[in-house]
Amino acid sequence: MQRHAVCHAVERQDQQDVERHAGRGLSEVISNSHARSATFGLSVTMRPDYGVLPAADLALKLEQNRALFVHARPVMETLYAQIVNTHSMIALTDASGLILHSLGDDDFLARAEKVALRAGAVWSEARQGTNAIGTAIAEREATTIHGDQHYLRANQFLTCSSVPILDPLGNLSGVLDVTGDRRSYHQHTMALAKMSAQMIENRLITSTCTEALRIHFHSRPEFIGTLMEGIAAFSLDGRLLCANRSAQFQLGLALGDLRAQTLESLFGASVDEMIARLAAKPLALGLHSGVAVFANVECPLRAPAPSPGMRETAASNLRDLSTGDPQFAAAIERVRRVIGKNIPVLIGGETGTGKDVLANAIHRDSPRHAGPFVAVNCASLPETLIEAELFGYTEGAFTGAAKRGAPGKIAQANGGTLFLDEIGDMPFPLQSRLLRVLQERVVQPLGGARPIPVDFALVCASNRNLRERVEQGAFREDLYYRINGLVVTLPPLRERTDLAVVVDRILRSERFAGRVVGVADEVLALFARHRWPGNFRQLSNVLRTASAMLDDHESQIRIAHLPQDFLDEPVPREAGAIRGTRLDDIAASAVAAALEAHDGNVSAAARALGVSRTTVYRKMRS
Ligand SMILES: Nc1ncnc2c1ncn2[C@@H]1O[C@H](COP(=O)(O)OP(=O)(O)OP(=O)(O)O)[C@@H](O)[C@H]1O
Repeated sequence: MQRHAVCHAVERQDQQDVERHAGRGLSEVISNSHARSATFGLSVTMRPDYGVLPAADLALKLEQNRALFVHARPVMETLYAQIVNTHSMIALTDASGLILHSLGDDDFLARAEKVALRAGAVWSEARQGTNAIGTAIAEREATTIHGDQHYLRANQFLTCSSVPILDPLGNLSGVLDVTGDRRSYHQHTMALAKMSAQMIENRLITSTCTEALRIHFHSRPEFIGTLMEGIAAFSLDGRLLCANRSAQFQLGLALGDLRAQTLESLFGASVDEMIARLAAKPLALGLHSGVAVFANVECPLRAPAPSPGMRETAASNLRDLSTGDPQFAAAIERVRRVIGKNIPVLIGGETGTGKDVLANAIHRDSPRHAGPFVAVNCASLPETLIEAELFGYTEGAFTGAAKRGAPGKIAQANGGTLFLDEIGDMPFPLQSRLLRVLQERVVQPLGGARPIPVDFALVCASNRNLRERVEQGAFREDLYYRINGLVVTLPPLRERTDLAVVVDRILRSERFAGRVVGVADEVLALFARHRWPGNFRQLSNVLRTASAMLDDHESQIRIAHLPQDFLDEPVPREAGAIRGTRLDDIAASAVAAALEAHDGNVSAAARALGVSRTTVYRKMRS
């Protein structure tokens, strides 16, 4: 009896909280959503659909929502730090309500797991009835759904606050959700979720409009650089590309109306005038409404060129590189553990497996990331040049030397990372000089100048077996032990289980056809059986050439688009021969072999082939 009364008191309190914080019109939102839930054929007492997407399909979805995921994850971690130990969790979904990523308190995650509130589950209204994620998507509004406002009884122990995340064009990109036990409802949760969603949107804008002229503005200069700042991006001919929520508010126009405006009509200055004043920070400007604002103007295309010695780096960090292959993910995890600990990393792997890309990512994630990344390919330089290139030389050190001498790559890497690619090809006499640099941390330029102290992180790569080179007497054993603090070997493409994700990512990032295209299932099946001697480099080339073969109206690469030399090359991956020569036969054969190798387990076979389960089922039926 007493327990009953307590429960009622909690529920009353819950209800009051919700009414107080969710604002007017809530009952209408809920009743509309309940009506929709009923039309989806759901009933209050039914057991919800707890199915989750298989890991390979989820990895593909993550890849498709990569920008959202990459920018949301750090924000989610910051948000989590605010709500830790409140029996709650944070979830990020795509525009359909599919949970891409979640994090939270262990105790609550365990309870949430029971109602499939976890990555791979879909929380649309159609699947779960009224719930904050699904209802926020349906209403395109920040939504709190509390306790028994959930349509399904199974979900009524939850309180959820969800905020839609819009992409720079104003389209729904996903939802950020904070869910907890309904007894732990807190009035600040929605405010925190809204701020976090805004942070993600701002990050999406700044990362998308990298080549645009961007204006960060506010009527109070101290608010520039904070969440309150307006961000508006313009093409270099002055057209508005996108504007964040604060910019829309300050400019007094919705995104659709802003698109008809130009830099000049909104800020009273042309692109050239803005660029001429790039250095003024903050810059005083007048809005079209007459309101005075302060602005920081950025125009990366007009920014100074990077300093020499600093190589162009691929814009990836370690997290970005991992796309679902367990072997590769394990290698990345091991690398992550030694980063910043003065342990040299030696990357092995066949040509084109991404050793250079990984070395770049290691640098980007290291505490020395603000320093230079200096790469030297030991195989591409003649022995006579590599010594000068690496160690530097003084004025007049040898005939033909530049008048003033040069510092050398090792000295240039000071404070950053030195990447010695193809180290197995380093000429033997130079190996002992390199060893001395690594031991003594000073470099002596040719020509006898004073030794220069150097401090850098060392990453080496080789596609040769260095152990064998040591045994053959071609590589110094002492140097070998000096450089192999951590050895990671990148898997060849033919062994990777995330081929579909990799292909999707390349097509999205490269836009070879001038737009994003896809790959037909039979092509993926063929890819899955290919040996890929050139690994990523070869895959990129094949996709580039195939994309060029597409007609304007075609959006999928089919076998007919693949380059002939690639089709001539196929070597079956597994021992089992391909049965038949028709493409369908080849695909069916690949599926049959994968099923056989995985004891008929469709999910495992789909993962191995890098295709969806549906594809495997289709091929089984055909
Ligand atoms: N994960 C990846 N996804 C897509 N493309 C990639 C990936 N990793 C590498 N690449 C691309 O593949 C090509 C080869 O990569 P990289 O130069 O890093 O390989 P490598 O192992 O160093 O090759 P090599 O031994 O021949 O020097 C590059 O164009 C790179 O951008």
